[in-house]
Amino acid sequence: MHGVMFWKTGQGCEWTEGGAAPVFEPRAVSQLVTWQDGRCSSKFLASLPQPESHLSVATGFGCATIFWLLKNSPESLKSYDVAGTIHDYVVAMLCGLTRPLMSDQNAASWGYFNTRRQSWNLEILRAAGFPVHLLPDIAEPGSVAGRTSRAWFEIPKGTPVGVALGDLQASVYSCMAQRTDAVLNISTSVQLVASMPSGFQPAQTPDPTAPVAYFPYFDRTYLAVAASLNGGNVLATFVRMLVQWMADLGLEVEESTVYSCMIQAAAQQRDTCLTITPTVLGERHLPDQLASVTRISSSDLSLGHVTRALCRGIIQNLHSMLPFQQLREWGVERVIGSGSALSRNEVLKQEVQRAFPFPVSYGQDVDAAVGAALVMLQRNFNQQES
Ligand SMILES: Nc1ncnc2c1ncn2[C@@H]1O[C@H](COP(=O)(O)OP(=O)(O)O)[C@@H](O)[C@H]1O
Ligand SMILES: O=C(CO)[C@@H](O)[C@H](O)[C@H](O)[C@H](O)COP(=O)(O)O
Repeated sequence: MHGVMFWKTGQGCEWTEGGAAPVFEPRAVSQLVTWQDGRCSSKFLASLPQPESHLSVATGFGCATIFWLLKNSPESLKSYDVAGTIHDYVVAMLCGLTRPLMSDQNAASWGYFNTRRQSWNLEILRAAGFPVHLLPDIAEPGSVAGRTSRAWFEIPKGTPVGVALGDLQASVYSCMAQRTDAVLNISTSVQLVASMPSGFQPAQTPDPTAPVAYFPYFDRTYLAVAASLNGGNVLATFVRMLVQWMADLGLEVEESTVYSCMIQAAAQQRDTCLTITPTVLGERHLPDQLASVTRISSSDLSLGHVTRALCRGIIQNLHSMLPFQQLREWGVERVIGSGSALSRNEVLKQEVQRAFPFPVSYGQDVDAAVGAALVMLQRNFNQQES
C-alpha cells in the first residue's frame, strides 16, 4: 500500500487472447519500489517539505520514493507519465483506464495527502518541484473504478472492478467483526490495529516520532495502527543466518528444518532471561535504532532460549509501540490474530497469549483478498436493496 510503480499511459500492458483465457503482461512499466525500500535516509527525509497531513513520511512511502528519484535519478522518471500502487496498476489494466484511480487509503500511505480534505498537498509538492502529474485521481474506497475491458480468466467482460483498497484495511475488514475487536497481524511485518470511534479526527500535524499512526478506513473513520517493520522477517533473518553459518561450517540444512527445530526447542523452553530487542530494520518512528541482545548469560544460549527471546522480543517491541493497556481504554475486548508467521509458530502464539490482557482468537479467512471482496459485495448488496 505504501509502494509505487510507474507506467506509460496506454502502454502499461499487452493483452494476449490466444490461450484458454486472455491474460495481460506488463509492458512500459518500471520496477516496483515497495514499502520495505530503505533508500530514503533520515537525513534525506528531513530535507523534504513538511506535509500538510496528519501522517508523516517514511522511507518506502510513494511520495518519498518519487522525491528520491527526482533528486537521484530524474531520467528514470521521464520514461513514464503515470504512477500508482501495484494494485492501482492492476485495476487500471483490467479496466483499460488511461489514468489510474486511487483510494484515500493508499493515497494516505504515500504521504503528502490530507485525509480531511481528501486531496494531495499539491501546492507544497509543486513548490518543491515534485512531478504532481504522476499523482492518481482519488476515489472513495468501496466505489467502482471501472469495468473489465476483456474477459479475464472466469470473470466476464464488463464486470465492475472496485478501486484498490489498502491491503491493511482490506485484511482488517475481513476479520474485525465488531468495533471492540483489535487485529494483530504477524506476517513479514506486524500490525496491531484498533478502530477509532466515528467522529474521531487525528491531530492535523504529522509527528514522525509517534509509534501509532491513524490510517483512513471506511466512511471517514480511522484505524489506530502500530505498524512494526520487524515481525516474521526477524525470524526469517535468524533462520537465514543459521543456514549460512551451517554452510560456512560445511553442513547443509533446509530453512524449513531450522524453523521446525527452533520452534520445537523454544516450545520446551518456557522462559528465558535473555532479552532481544529485534528491530533489525529499525522502525518508522525510530529508523536508526537497530536490534540488540542483553542479559546474556552462559546458561541461556541454547536454540530454545534464543528463539523464545526472539519471539518475546517481537511482541514486546509491539507493546512498546502501542501499550496493550491502551487497547482496553479504547474499548477493545478481544484480539483477532492473523498472518502466516503467527499461524505457523506455536511459540509466537504463546508469547501473544502471555502478553495480551485479552482473549486471542484466530480467524479462518483473514485475508486482504477476502476483505476486498466483502467490501464490494456488501456495497453492491446495499445499493440493490435501496
Ligand atoms: N516453515 C516455517 N515455519 C514457521 N514459520 C515460517 C516458516 N516459513 C516462514 N515462516 C515465517 O512466516 C513469515 C512469512 O512468510 P511468507 O509466507 O513467506 O510471507 P507472507 O505471508 O508475508 O507472504 C516469515 O517471515 C517467517 O517468519
Ligand atoms: O507497512 C504496512 C502498514 O503500514 C503494511 O501493511 C505493508 O504495507 C505491507 O503491505 C504488508 O505488511 C504486506 O504484508 P506482508 O508482506 O507483511 O504479508
